[in-house]
Amino acid sequence: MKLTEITIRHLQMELKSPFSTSFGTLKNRDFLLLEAKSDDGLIGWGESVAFYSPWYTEETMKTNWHMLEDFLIPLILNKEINHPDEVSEIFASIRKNNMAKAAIEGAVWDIYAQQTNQSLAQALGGKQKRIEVGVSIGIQSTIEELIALVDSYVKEGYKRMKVKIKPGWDVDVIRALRDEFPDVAIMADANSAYTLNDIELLKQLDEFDLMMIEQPLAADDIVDHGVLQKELKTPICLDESICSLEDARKAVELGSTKVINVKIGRVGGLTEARRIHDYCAEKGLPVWCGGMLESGIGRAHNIALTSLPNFTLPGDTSGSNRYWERDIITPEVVAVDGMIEVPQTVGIGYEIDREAVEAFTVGKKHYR
Ligand SMILES: O=C(O)CCC(=O)C1=CC=C[C@@H](O)[C@@H]1C(=O)O
Ligand SMILES: [Mg+2]
Repeated sequence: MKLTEITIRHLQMELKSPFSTSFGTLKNRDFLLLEAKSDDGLIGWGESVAFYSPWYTEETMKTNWHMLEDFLIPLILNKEINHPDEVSEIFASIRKNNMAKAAIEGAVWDIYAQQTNQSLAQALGGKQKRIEVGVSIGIQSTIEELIALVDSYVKEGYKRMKVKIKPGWDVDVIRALRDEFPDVAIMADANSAYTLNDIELLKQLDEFDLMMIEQPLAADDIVDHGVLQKELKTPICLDESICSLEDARKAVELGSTKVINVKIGRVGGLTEARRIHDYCAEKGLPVWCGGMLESGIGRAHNIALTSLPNFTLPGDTSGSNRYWERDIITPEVVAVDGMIEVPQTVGIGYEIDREAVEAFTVGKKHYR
């Protein structure tokens, strides 16, 4: 296939409720959608998960647009692509900028699935027909509010509760949750809010039988996490630190992580995400699919990826209705009792609601 046309859109969608982490609060989700057309007339969609501000990683919506327009699109337009795995080779001369790369690669995987008459999940080799999902819950104003939220998600059947922690909102919060929900699967995500000076505090979390603690230390660290893991019973899960298979290999060899949160955008696309999945399966480490407050298109890609066999822990891809009044796909993603059906129809398995896409578009540009 060849990509003959690409459209980039800046979408802005209001979150149903603001999302707070150790680094800030998000009310609106600004992101890029990429629509690619192939020489045989098929259309594939990709989503860049970069945020408006560089608080999760260094990439932003605008740096992604710059990378796409000035470097990535010129490299790929009208280039013969036999398989989506070749996209990362075409982009090999460009360092990092993984979320920008993943947006194009996702659209290529979508077109490839259509060309080969398979669902995206099947094209990736995924076999699971239903996937287990949990929720990621931001920092709340009070512990009571957090407990009420967790209670509602437990009642909806979500399979695990991930709660954000930061200094001052950690041990007491987790203790209160554990007291209230003795049998619920709970994990904590620190988004790099601690250092090795906090070892004694982090050790206190061992008491609460957490499934794991996600990214307690620096976003670019894989060494200190190994030091910390030796002191903790609770498994460490790396998120921000893992941007490639090589990062995963080094972290695993150093004993810095026992679980990996795989995010398609953070690692540069579905091909690299699958490689990390395969490597972890070989090493006996479970993986799960992280979320980036995606629209339905990113969500569909996450669901397809999660159908691979070593995604054995519930992911962050909960139903569309947790985030949006109206999503940009039909049907929307629905979680029933913490399970999502993996679409078996050709491509991503959801229709694009073009009217909704237009309604949320605040800027766009065509490339050919
Ligand atoms: O519900 C989701 O999509 C997951 C949200 C979530 O936990 C995260 C989204 C974006 C950045 C981070 O704060 C974070 C994470 O670290 O996993
Ligand atoms: Mg995280």
